[in-house]
Amino acid sequence: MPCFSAHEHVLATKLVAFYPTNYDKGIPTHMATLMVFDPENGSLKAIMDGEVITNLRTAAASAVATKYLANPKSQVLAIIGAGHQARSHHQALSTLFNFTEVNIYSRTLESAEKLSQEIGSTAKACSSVEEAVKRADIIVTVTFSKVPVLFAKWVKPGAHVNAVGACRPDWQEIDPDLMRGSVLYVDSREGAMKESGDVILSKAEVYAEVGEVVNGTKQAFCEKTTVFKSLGMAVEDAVSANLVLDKLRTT
Ligand SMILES: NC(=O)C1=CN([C@@H]2O[C@H](COP(=O)(O)OP(=O)(O)OC[C@H]3O[C@@H](n4cnc5c(N)ncnc54)[C@H](OP(=O)(O)O)[C@@H]3O)[C@@H](O)[C@H]2O)C=CC1
Ligand SMILES: O=C([O-])C1=[NH+]CCC1
Repeated sequence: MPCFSAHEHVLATKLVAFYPTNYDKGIPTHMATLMVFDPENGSLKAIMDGEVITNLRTAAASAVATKYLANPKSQVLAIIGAGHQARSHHQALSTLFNFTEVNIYSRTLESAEKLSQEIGSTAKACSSVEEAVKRADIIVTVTFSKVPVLFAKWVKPGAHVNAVGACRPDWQEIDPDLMRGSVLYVDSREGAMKESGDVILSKAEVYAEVGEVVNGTKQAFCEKTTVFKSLGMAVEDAVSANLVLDKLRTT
């Protein structure tokens, strides 16, 4: 994932690959390395762990979407999936909302219980997606499922969904009825139309990129049911890498 941003004065690229079988070996399913170059002369400035940055910047992008698109009084969070992104999303969203309830569902109850214990007394491991999401104001789907796991009939009207998994054109995490019945936001329209099975297969109409909401050219319909379909963008990695280098310089 290469990126040059003249505005941020950064040139970087991330090599990222998905190894689903790593899961059973207890090592990350996403292997990523970030390389940062001097934009003036192309010389290598740094090689960084891309996994930590991927976890944090993906959750940060969802947090920005959630800040604009969720009910500001949201109290109940549901997380579907209990891996790396589940943890970083809980961390990022907790900086914006005081959750009184965090409901977690995962493929195995064991993973959901482990995350629930890490979070503490507000968290609960659930035995179905329906149980986890039915009271939720904000829902995060962070699984590697290839078929829908979250269905419209379980989602409270007005809830906000961050749909983070299913990053291939033939994979889905979200029920097509929910995709079509919500106001749909994406990180990149171009990326969503090429890479998101949730968007392509449901034929749901993209209303806006989150950036268009942030810059005020498109509306944030936070009283309606909203879906933010995230695929990840190279600029998120490049800007994050720059933040890491800035921090290094000043410490
Ligand atoms: N949009 C973006 O920018 C990015 C998206 N991603 C995507 O986010 C997703 C999560 O990534 P990450 O957290 O690193 O992955 P992990 O491998 O760390 O965790 C995945 C979790 O999903 C759970 N899971 C798998 N299938 C199901 C299912 N059918 N129902 C419920 N839970 C399920 C697993 O369950 P269990 O532990 O119970 O077995 C596991 O806890 C992936 O699809 C990944 O490609 C990743 C990086 C960036
Ligand atoms: O942006 C990213 O790094 C990824 N998106 C989907 C899997 C990894």
